[in-house]
Amino acid sequence: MAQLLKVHGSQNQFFLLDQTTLARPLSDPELRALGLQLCDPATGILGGADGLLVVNDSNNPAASGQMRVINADGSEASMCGNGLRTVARYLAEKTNQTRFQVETMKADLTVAYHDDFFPGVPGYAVEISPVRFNKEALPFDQVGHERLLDTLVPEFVPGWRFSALAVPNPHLIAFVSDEELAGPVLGELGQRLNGENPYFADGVNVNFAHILGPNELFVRTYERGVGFTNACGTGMSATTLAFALTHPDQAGFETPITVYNPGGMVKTILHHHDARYTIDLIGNATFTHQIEVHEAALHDAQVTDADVTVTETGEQAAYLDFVASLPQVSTVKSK
Ligand SMILES: N[C@H](CCC[C@H](N)C(=O)O)C(=O)O
Repeated sequence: MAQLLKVHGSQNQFFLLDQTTLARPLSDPELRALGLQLCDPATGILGGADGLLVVNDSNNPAASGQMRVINADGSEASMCGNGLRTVARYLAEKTNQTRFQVETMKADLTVAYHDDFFPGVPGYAVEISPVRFNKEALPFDQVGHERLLDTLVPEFVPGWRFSALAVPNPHLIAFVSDEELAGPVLGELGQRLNGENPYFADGVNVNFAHILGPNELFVRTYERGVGFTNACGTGMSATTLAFALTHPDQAGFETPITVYNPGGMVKTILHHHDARYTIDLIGNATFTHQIEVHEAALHDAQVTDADVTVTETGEQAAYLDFVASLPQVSTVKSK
């Protein structure tokens, strides 16, 4: 039998598969097919998920493991901030380490155990980098700018300003009112820029942020390859950097920035050293279910209720107590 975990960061939910426990790792087409089947609420177990996190041995001796990210639509992403916190916890407990590196598509990233975010809610901190702004990194085109930083882009929404950052996955960010945050524009723009469009050839994660006060935001995200999620770790991270760069009177570096989201809350700390930006993303790493499954069902992308033995960890109750402890800061509700 093989094991899967159901996990979340800010209720951005994933299945986690440690391929080092398999007799034979899945091929890339099998991983994509499994991601599609498992994540779809219509075909997956436990209501599906936003993505599949795949843990492998690392190719780099400096890293304790490798994380790959398969979106719900089967596409592979270069990074996942909420997911990396759960992979960090998984590898920390597996290798008995509190600070180490995880190999991701574009970089080995430092991850570290963090005090509980709330009683019964394990906390982890992960490095989000590399950060790039140029249009080649995202890539976006047809809007006549080399980079977008609080830039008017009528092609997206007339009269609105946008910022674009790759961390390294691509994010488009707008600072909006609470009404606009809860309104239809985010979904419309997210669908438009992730379908056939002349602007973002590879799609883009779209983040709307409402400024609550100094170093305090509410962020809602329409994710590339998924749609609306309760939270997007790289999106919240990119948004806090755009916040500090475009509203320097309200947000700064080397100080915690609190980011509320429909699934809960995380904190980020921005760094700028040697002309490089890095972002620490700090938040929960919750494991909700342990799943025993026949390895063949993974290879066949046929994981059904009949094939699995599911054990609840009991951690979700503590996480919901954490959410209940948060101030009600927006009209946007979790999905
Ligand atoms: N949908 C993203 C990948 C998942 C990122 C998100 N779940 C996070 O926590 O960063 C993309 O295609 O770039």
